[in-house]
Amino acid sequence: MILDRINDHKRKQVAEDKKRMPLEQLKEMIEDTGKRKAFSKAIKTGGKISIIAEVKQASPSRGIIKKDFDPLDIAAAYDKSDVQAISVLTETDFFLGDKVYIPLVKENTNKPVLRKDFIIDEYQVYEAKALGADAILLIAASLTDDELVLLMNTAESLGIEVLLEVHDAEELERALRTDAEIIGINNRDLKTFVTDIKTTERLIGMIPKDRIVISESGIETKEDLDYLKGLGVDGVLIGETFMRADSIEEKVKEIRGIE
Ligand SMILES: O=C(O)c1ccccc1NCC(=O)[C@H](O)[C@H](O)COP(=O)(O)O
Repeated sequence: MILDRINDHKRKQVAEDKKRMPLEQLKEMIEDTGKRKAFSKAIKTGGKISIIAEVKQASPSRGIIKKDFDPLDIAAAYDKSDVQAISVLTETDFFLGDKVYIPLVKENTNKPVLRKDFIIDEYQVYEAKALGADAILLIAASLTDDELVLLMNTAESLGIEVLLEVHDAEELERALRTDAEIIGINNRDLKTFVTDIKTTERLIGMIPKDRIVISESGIETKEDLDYLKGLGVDGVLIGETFMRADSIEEKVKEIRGIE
């Protein structure tokens, strides 16, 4: 499966990164901004559905999505739009992301930033903090229960929030045994790459109301947003739809149903 390939590659990369910059040295680069919970505060609107808008150049399922990719322009467009947070892909080889996009994006917006990567090692959580991320993605399918707890505790100790992603009922049960406040239901089948937003409908009933629910992947239209809001999701994570738009600002308005 693609996730195994990406994670194997990631393990090698992290081993190289640790040689280049040992954890102790990385820790010295971390500044405590004192800022806590910026991500969950931003996406818990108490009313309208929130949007986490993604900076995504390419993907394993689509190849290059955006040819004239400029993370600064994208961040500026998201900053002006009615989106509540920004997800930045930092995975280099399958998504053409880059770690430096996080500080670049943060220079162009005060909106909270999620580090979207394949996090399998504590080192990457410290790295996310050093880069200035407000939150990280953890993928239940990539981690054992013990690993999940370890990475969540590390994130909490650094004041970073976690979006814990699941794809099916079994992963969701595992996620609900943790105290993850933000649960992401990914609508993409990682074996076939097919997205089906009904995945959110199938799983959301299992999630207690005190958790924040984000529906991820394959969201394209105002109708999709209305349908997901009707299911009770708090927010959506959208990448490709914005990356393919001629104007991100207009696309956000269209999806929001604003004339
Ligand atoms: O996007 C992919 O092809 C992909 C393949 C394998 C693992 C993860 C993948 N995507 C990561 C994401 O979850 C999406 O970037 C995110 O949910 C936004 O999805 P979309 O709006 O469909 O770009």
